Amino acid sequence: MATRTVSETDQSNEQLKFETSIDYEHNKVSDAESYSRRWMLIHTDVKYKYESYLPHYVPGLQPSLEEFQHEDVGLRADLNKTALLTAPGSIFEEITPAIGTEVHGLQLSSLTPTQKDELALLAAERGVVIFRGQDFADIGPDRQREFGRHFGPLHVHQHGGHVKDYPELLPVYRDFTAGAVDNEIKDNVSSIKWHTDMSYEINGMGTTIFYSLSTPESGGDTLYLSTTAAYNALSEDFRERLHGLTANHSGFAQAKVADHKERYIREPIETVHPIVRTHPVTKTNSLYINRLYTRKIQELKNEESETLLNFLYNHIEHGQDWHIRVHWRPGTVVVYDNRVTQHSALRDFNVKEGETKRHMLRITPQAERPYFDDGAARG
Ligand SMILES: O=C(O)CCC(=O)C(=O)O
Ligand SMILES: [Fe+2]
Repeated sequence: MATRTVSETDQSNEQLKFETSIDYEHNKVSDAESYSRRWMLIHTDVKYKYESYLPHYVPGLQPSLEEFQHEDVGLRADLNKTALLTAPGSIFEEITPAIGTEVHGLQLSSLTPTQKDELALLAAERGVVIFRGQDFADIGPDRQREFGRHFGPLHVHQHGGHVKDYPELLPVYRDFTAGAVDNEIKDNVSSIKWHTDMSYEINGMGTTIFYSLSTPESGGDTLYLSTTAAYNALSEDFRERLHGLTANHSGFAQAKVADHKERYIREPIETVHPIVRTHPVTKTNSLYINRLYTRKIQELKNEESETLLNFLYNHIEHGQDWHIRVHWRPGTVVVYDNRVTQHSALRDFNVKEGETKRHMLRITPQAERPYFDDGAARG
């Protein structure tokens, strides 16, 4: 719907009007089409409600991230998660046994610190928790950032745009100008890019918040999978063989895609992590390699590493038993634990000039440096 994401009342955004009419001029359309587009511009080109959340870029380099000790807030949670699960009016529904819980009747913005601790535990256990009907998108960037900070120090992307004055708030944005198919996927048969966020960093990413500001009429879902369930599906002998192996994860290819040096805020890095990692709260193991950032198993020769990694990628990505798909609606917020999941955007939506925006926001608390606990594996 053309008017779903714009405020009808605020006509003050001259800048946006100017930019849109420049695009229109460049497109050299027929008179009839031009008339209908002009009509559309008049009726839709008012200030976009979430304009202040559009990507903002700051030039210049910042120092590298330093490793830090992380104590997960999920460790403080009551194992029964009573405060969260018995909150008045709330409904929690499992999507599949392996992954995903959908929640209705509860506002994230009103959770107590105890309930947030329990949410961290729930996300660790279920991988993905989907909250519907949230006011979260409208509580303002200060409260959004504060919410994220409960779970850990917030990550700032190595080169991604951010909300102006809020480097910890990462917009994921596509419209007619930005394009539905970007450089990253233009030569691929599909838009699928399974990954764990920024697995090349030293400390891993933890209880992550991802929410919609503006959604396409159809498509633009996000796929999620459980790397814990994928690990558990392997035979015991095979799992044992993986224990203790490590692989390097690289941020260089991602940095290249951005190809605008002035956007960089940090130099890309490469880090070695265990390929099976233990979750500090649940003590469960999960596979920690992903096609986007993992490069080579350090203890193996090239061909051996390639064969094993390809087997594991295919196993993780094709086992529908541990996959779900989240359809975004206005008011949807997903809380997912990056330690036990992978996800992929779907860029399948049609982008109509002046109409479609897919505008998401991510807040990414960092967690512990990934580790493997052999004791936990045997237990
Ligand atoms: O747009 C999406 O659905 C996911 C984007 C994503 O993977 C990310 O922001 O890390
Ligand atoms: Fe991601």
